Amino acid sequence: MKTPLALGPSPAERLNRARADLRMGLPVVVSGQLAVAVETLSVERLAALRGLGPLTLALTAWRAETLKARVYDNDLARVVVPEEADLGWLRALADPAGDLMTPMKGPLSTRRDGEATPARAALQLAKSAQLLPAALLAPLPKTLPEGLTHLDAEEILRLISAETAFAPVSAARVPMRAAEKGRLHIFRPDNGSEEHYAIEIGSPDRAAPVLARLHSACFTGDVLGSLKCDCGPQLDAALHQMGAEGAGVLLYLNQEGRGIGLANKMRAYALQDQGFDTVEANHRLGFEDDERDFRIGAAILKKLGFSAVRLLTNNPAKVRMLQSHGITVAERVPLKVGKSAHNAAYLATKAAKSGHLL
Ligand SMILES: Nc1nc2c(ncn2[C@@H]2O[C@H](COP(=O)(O)OP(=O)(O)OP(=O)(O)O)[C@@H](O)[C@H]2O)c(=O)[nH]1
Ligand SMILES: [Zn+2]
Repeated sequence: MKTPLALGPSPAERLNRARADLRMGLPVVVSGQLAVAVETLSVERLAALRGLGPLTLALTAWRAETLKARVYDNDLARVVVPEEADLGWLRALADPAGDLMTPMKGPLSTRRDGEATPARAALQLAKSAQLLPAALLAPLPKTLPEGLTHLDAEEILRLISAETAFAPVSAARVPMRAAEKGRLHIFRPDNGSEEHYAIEIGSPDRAAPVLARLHSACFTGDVLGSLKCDCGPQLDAALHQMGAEGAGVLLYLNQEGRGIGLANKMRAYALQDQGFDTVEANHRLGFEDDERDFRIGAAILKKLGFSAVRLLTNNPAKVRMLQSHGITVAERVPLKVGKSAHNAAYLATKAAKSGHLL
């Protein structure tokens, strides 16, 4: 018997809707609680949530550490929201921009009773929507408004950590200054998240290790020519080297700001202007220093028919990740270009804290 066509949204489709809901400031139902992202919460919605009962603010352990809030749930803290707390109070806890101006936000009391899983799922959802990792949780009203997205907390965690499958969408010839024989391929994920690109140069032999680069999007470096990082010159040099050798593949992965998105990266830059380094800035925002999903590169290389690479990188984590996901790294080819007075400290921090090879 044939299974009837499922017209309703699958869990993965509901997860993707939930991301859009949070970005609009709409609550989602997570395992019997309402969850909203603090970043997009309005005064009106907060007032409506207040009437429902006690509110809990979920923050990551990194953010909690800066705020000196006790962490009882390993990777996160559930802060009790006082009766009199307004939107300004919530925002100040979510966003480190004003930490140095107004350092005392506490004392904060955190919960150790009850279940942390819905809070953890709400935080992962906010991160995957590229919002600040801060979520407000409230009890469900007696009558739920129609149209809210419902998800199970365990399901959110499972889906977000699951490996994404990609399908080729379209491809065409794009001659470039660096390499005339270029072809751009677009890959679309099966779960409604970001598309990623592959630039194939020449006709690389699938049976031999291909000269390859996994480049993470950097609007400031790639497009604006920002001197704060080395991304623009790395992109250019990689394409030129592939052009000169006559073959190669560059994956352009839309994981801006090491996966935190451009808005959060600019928050991190603002913190760097206050004196924090690139890793500290991510932590103060509540993120890991690197939030990229390194499995994506391996999946797309395989789709293109490659199983072995000569990888242009200074980042040993990229080499390890490809190896552990079925791609042989026959050689690591260093890519040292674009050092400037503006990015010397940034590159030194990556070497000291993230294991990059100078
Ligand atoms: N969060 C954050 N992201 C940054 C900052 N500076 C650059 N980035 C991002 O860092 C990423 C750099 O990517 P890549 O150059 O591919 O990777 P890498 O880990 O430096 O490794 P290799 O360049 O291969 O040696 C891009 O997504 C940039 O947008 C920063 O200060 N904070
Ligand atoms: Zn950059």
